[in-house]
Amino acid sequence: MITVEHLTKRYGPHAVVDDVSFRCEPGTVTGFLGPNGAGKSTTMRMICGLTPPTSGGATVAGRPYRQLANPGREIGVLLDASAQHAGRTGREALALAARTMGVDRRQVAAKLDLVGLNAAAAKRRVGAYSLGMRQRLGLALALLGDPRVLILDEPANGLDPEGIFWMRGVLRDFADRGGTVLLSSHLLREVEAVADRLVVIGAGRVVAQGGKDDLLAGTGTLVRARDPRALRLTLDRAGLPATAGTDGGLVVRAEAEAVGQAAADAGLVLTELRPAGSGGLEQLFLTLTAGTSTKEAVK
Ligand SMILES: Nc1ncnc2c1ncn2[C@@H]1O[C@H](COP(=O)(O)OP(=O)(O)OP(=O)(O)O)[C@@H](O)[C@H]1O
Repeated sequence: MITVEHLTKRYGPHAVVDDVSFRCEPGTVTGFLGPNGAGKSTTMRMICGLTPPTSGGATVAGRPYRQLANPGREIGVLLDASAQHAGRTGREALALAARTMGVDRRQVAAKLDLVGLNAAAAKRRVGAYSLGMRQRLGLALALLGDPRVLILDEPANGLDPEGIFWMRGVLRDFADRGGTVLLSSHLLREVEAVADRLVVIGAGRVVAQGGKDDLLAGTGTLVRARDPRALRLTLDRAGLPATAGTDGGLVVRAEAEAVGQAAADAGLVLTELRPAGSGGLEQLFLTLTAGTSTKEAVK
């Protein structure tokens, strides 16, 4: 179980994480989504005690991370696959972590095997690893203490398609055995395939959270008209702001009836009117985070 309550982080006057609250339950994979700079990594770092919050707090298995006596036994963390000591071999990195955590040394070979790093790879220095190999090693380290909770920041980054498919199986299996997973990723199809719940943030604030199926079912209405400009004007005037859909239509956060009525009142001919949820997670993401994308250059 992960509990995040009113977590806030300010750098100067700027709140990069702003009053964020959510829970991740045992037996579930929670997808943590947001545009670049939305505050996902900062939130995860605060949960793991690496960045002190300005206010609010987080617990893992009922306690703040820093109060866990042997954190690696409770929570497996993969925040930056490249943070490993480049001069150690993969096996050495795991052996050292096993000693620190008091884990049986035989687990080193077991976890190397689990993440698909063969004997030759395990003997190579981490500095010579590809990003995908580092991710596999990072996951082996996260799983080494057989924790009940996993926090993973972009774990599929750098993995090949087979690796992404494999990672999905590992995470699903972990959750199905009662584990709790918090997973950030920009690979929306992957998140859609593996997550049970979603937390979406934009500009540091939660813009939506809940069951994946519920969120996908309630993403508003996709509408298309013979005269798209007139449709947008009409929707604006009716107080139904629309965002551009991926397929050229407009997505409106309102019921189909309200959208249809506004169009009818303006005498517009609609060519499509349907729930936007069928556009999948990508459409949901674009709708929810429209206007919150962070442009680093203007900060
Ligand atoms: N130490 C810091 N000092 C100042 N600003 C910071 C610091 N760490 C992060 N930020 C800012 O906080 C914001 C959120 O960053 P964060 O890395 O949490 O976003 P993210 O959602 O993980 O983005 P991405 O998807 O690009 O990884 C960014 O604007 C970033 O520049």
